[in-house]
Amino acid sequence: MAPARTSRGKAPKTHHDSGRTLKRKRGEDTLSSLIQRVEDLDLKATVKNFSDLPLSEPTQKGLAASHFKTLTDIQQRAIVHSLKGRDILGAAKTGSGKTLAFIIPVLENLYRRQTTELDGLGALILSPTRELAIQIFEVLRKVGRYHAFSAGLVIGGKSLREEQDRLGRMNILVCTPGRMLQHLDQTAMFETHNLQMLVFDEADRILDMGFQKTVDAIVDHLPKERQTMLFSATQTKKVSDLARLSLKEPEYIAVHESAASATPSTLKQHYVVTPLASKLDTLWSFIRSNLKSKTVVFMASGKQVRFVYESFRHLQPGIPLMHLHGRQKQGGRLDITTKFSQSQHSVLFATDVAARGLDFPAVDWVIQMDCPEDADTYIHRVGRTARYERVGRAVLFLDPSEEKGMLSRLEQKKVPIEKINIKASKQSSIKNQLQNMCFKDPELKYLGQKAFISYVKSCFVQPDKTIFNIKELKLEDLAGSLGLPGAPRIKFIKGDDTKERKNASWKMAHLSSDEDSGAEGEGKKKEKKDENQVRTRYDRMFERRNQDVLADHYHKLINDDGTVVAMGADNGAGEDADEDADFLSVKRRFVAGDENLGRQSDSDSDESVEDAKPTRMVQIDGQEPLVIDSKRREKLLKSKKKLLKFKGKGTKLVYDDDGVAHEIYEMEDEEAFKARGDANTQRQRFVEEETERTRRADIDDKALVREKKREKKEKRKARDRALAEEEAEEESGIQGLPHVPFEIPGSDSGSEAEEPRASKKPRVTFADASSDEDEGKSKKSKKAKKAEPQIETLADLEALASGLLD
Ligand SMILES: Nc1ncnc2c1ncn2[C@@H]1O[C@H](COP(=O)(O)OP(=O)(O)OP(=O)(O)O)[C@@H](O)[C@H]1O
Repeated sequence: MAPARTSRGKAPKTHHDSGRTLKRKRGEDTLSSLIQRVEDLDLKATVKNFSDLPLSEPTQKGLAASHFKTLTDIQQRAIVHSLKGRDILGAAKTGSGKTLAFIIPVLENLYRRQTTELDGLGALILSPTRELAIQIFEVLRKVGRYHAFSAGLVIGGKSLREEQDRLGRMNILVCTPGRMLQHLDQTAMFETHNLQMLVFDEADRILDMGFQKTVDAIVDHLPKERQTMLFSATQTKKVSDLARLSLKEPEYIAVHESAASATPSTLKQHYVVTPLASKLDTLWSFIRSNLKSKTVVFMASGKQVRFVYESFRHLQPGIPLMHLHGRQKQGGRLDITTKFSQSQHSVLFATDVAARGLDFPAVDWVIQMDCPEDADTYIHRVGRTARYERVGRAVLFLDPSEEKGMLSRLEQKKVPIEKINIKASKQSSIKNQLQNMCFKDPELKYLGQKAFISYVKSCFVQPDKTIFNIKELKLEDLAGSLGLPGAPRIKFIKGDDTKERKNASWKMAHLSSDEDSGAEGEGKKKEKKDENQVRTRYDRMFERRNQDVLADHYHKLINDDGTVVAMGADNGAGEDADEDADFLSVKRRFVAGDENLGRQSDSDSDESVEDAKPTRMVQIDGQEPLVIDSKRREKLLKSKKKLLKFKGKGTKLVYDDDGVAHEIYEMEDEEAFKARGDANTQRQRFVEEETERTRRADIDDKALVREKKREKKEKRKARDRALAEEEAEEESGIQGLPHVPFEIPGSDSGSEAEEPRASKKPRVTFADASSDEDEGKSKKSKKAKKAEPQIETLADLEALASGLLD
């Protein structure tokens, strides 16, 4: 029954209402005491348990429900500073709990500022890879499940529009830099003026060359007054980097700087010297003798990952194989990371997309089949094992030419590594099997060629030439070990023999006209020089350049990464195109009345004159005459729709004040044009002026939209405040009680939490369906739990991210 109205038209105070006021008052007291406790926090204090930190109740509950009790070293050192709002540069070994070291302060600082959905973005967490962003988001969901913030994951892979609609109402975003910048540039409703915290996970990677421009542009969009935190296992200290981010007197927390090693003490690290040509054999032998392990194998490129995965799958080692690289679709990548995380015994072949931050549980071995580009990458790769006090082992494969350079780099970075040898009895060769497979399966051979090229390319572009010396690598042997009949030719390797090689193909063409021109690089040349060598039909097959069956795959590979890689077979593709040109001979049309053409046809080929059918021409609206020389063209005349194609487009005219029609662009007087200066300068000036005009218009548009949005928000807030004040006035006669814009979960007194938010939509918190600890505590949380979907795929996760608001 609705309560009766008082003479002032307001509902009388009920017992229930005063309960709510009391609850709100308690909430305020708790908040101010929390703020006070943070202020009083001693920066030098060593806090052991989370329960001893001045953290809000929702965070404490989230931590307890996720079974986090004691702080790790980096958490002890970083959290106290960051709670007090200081900028942080945090470096700690892999697997030492850096994620929580920034997630807790993010939640707490927004909580103490009473951030609500209406405040928009409060914290931005940047991650270099999508996988890592997803993982961070998962931790945020787990620990923040009792908070009332809205949080989202922005990593691309779905339509910008869909994301745009929800972005404006997110308090915390976990994102990859590229996608974030796209939104900052293009989403007018997305405001950042309230941003309080900016976090970089794997900071050194985000700040390096690859992301530099994107990060600078993102930072330009953000308010200067904010808290910035950088975390990584290998941290940048470059003053220039810190200046770019406008860090203010950051607290540098390097947990492992004083330690004897930069890697976890529970990690055993070894290296084996194995020539390039034996790497695959060594890897195969390793996998065969560790069937009851969980292993990550790092390679230099996605193409190698694909080749090794496909070929090893054919060979059936007796353990599940998976592969992960940047070219896979987002959904597929997430499936693989989930599958690998859940598996007990398996091997994951991966590129460096998996090197940083990923927290796969219980990995026994990390194998680096290809030498990492530097010691930092080495540290991140091996960090996928021996995480959070667990043991783990790592093996690095080095070519003899890489040994000296790499070992000295590792020593400089305090990485303890020991040499081991492979037992001869355990080593087996798969070279013949690979050769057979490549022979039978041209697609695999093609993948092998691509893998070869991408590997050599990756060595070629490495800046550290003390480790990567391409001239020292035995490329012919490497090709053989992949099952290839010869080393694909790589144009970018410019050596002394470039001229010779160029001439060689010419010479060969003159020497042997019977052979096809499918020599696959050096290997072929050698063979051809050796006239006496017996050559089998297989040899010939491998030498053939134009294997049709490859064409399909070739196109897939080209589309796959958008680049055409120089190699023998590529030349073949080029030749295919030429051959195609012969197939597609153009039938010349003999048009009645076109004497020139007729004469030409006469002289060129008699056949074409004989073959010519009677033709006629149709003129359509001043267009080129349409030649009707076949039944199909005859038919075309009957279809107005089809004829439209030949009609051309209409011309737009503008009328001046005197009613005279003009074309939109009319040629001006040449003299006047010249008088204004050089054409190039004029063009440049025009482009600059237009760019500037568009830029200004864009800024104005965005500012206008933002202003409108802000006004709307302010109105909503004011309405809210008035409502709260009215309520308070009714209840206690005290005017102007401060509005508490968030739920304080766990504040006792009764089952019904206050609903202070302006939004009509119910706020869904981070509540986690998997948590059963609090079952039965409150009806509300039960409802939230019921509504929560099962998280299995990225789509589920993203649906949930949007669900936080809907
Ligand atoms: N206080 C803690 N108590 C127990 N486990 C923890 C604690 N903090 C973190 N962990 C666990 O330790 C593991 C590693 O944590 P996290 O992924 O944050 O490491 P990291 O330092 O970020 O590693 P990387 O440098 O590889 O990114 C995770 O499984 C996490 O759940």
